[in-house]
Amino acid sequence: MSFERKKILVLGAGYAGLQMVSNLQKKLSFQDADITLINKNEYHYESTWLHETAAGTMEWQDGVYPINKVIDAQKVVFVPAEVTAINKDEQTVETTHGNFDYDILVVALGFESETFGIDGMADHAHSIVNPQTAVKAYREIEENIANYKRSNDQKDLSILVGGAGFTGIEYLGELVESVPELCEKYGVDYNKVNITCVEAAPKMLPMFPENLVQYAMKFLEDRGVKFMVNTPIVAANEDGFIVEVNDEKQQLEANSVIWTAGVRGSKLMDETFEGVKRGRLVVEPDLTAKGYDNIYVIGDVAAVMNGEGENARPYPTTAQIAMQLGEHTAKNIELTLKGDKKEPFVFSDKGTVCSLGSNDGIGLVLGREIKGKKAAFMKRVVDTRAVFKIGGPLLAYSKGKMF
Ligand SMILES: Cc1cc2nc3c(=O)[nH]c(=O)nc-3n(C[C@H](O)[C@H](O)[C@H](O)COP(=O)(O)OP(=O)(O)OC[C@H]3O[C@@H](n4cnc5c(N)ncnc54)[C@H](O)[C@@H]3O)c2cc1C
Repeated sequence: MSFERKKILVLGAGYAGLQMVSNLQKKLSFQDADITLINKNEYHYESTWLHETAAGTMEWQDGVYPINKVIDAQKVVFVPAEVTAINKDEQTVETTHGNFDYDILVVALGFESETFGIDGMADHAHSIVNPQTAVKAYREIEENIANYKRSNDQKDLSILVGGAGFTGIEYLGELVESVPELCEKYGVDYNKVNITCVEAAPKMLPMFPENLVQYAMKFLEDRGVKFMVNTPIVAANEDGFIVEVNDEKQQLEANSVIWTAGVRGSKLMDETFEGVKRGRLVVEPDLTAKGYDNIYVIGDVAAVMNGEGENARPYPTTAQIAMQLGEHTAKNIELTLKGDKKEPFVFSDKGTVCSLGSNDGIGLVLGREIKGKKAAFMKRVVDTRAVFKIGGPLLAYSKGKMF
């Protein structure tokens, strides 16, 4: 390939950004482009495994790997830094490690916690959005259970989980595995523990058919989880959640409080683009920002529309689509550099698997329903595949969940 050497700047090394770089470095030679990747940490973390760290069933180090391990240093410069501003008209990016200019920009800055303005939630509940927050959430649970012998305070044995969405259910699945072990470690009777999940919507896990939802609920209820559905949380405070039941406010008490019910795209999106909703920008079919055909926006900061006109709805933001967006962007950048036309993105939905701890789960895979051990096995395949697709067989062997 021979063309003018362009500066390609990639922001964020999550599933979208790192998949994009991993593919692009295979397509281009050193002479073709000057690729720079900027990410807050020196490591990539598997966001889809964070609930395990937050429940104590996985050490945070097991869910991360150094970014340098997957990039080709001959072709890509990696800069560990925090992006602080994107100046799209000047074609520059400001970071804690200096400013960078670009010809082509890929924004893949991922998700943050969203508390929907619920009073006190950001201050009084833990969120699960990166390895640090996940470790903090687990430490709180462990410290409270350890403290019970001294305090004899039921609040130390009460855990409140806000949200029965995908993350909430996967988290509860891990908790019912780890909390009995913690109880044993600190000499506490597990029957005294209250794990309560509060959900505003009448139905959990809307992406799954009712029989699979019932299976997941029964699995968790059999292990001591209490569900309060149709119950909006109106505030969080030092005692737990305030919820609304039959138009009356009620205080739910707990010393361990975790919020799993909302994420949004990076706040930098609101500062950079117009028309951004909850940190997500509606992108063009080729994944660029409207009016800026040299800026790609991918992963959880993108609203990729499914359908056309009034019926168009954004696809849910997931690791699965983030990786496909990364692959597609690498392809479109290669086409652009060759002087060819970019192609529109088409999502290929492989299905969804929701784990219930390490040995159970529910899933819809290629249109087929699965549950139990089969789903747990499929989840390990999906998790390992994600590592393999970005880092290849050696990384999948050392970090994946199949070996
Ligand atoms: C507990 C949990 C379980 C999940 N389970 C699933 C699942 O089973 N299946 C599924 O498909 N999806 C799942 N998801 C959703 C999935 O994790 C996200 O959709 C996915 O991580 C989005 O990928 P991304 O690359 O856009 O962003 P991210 O993974 O958030 O990566 C963004 C990267 O950018 C970096 N960054 C952010 N801001 C800055 C900045 N200012 N400067 C520099 N770097 C920055 C971050 O450190 C990070 O490395 C789950 C999410 C959670 C929280």
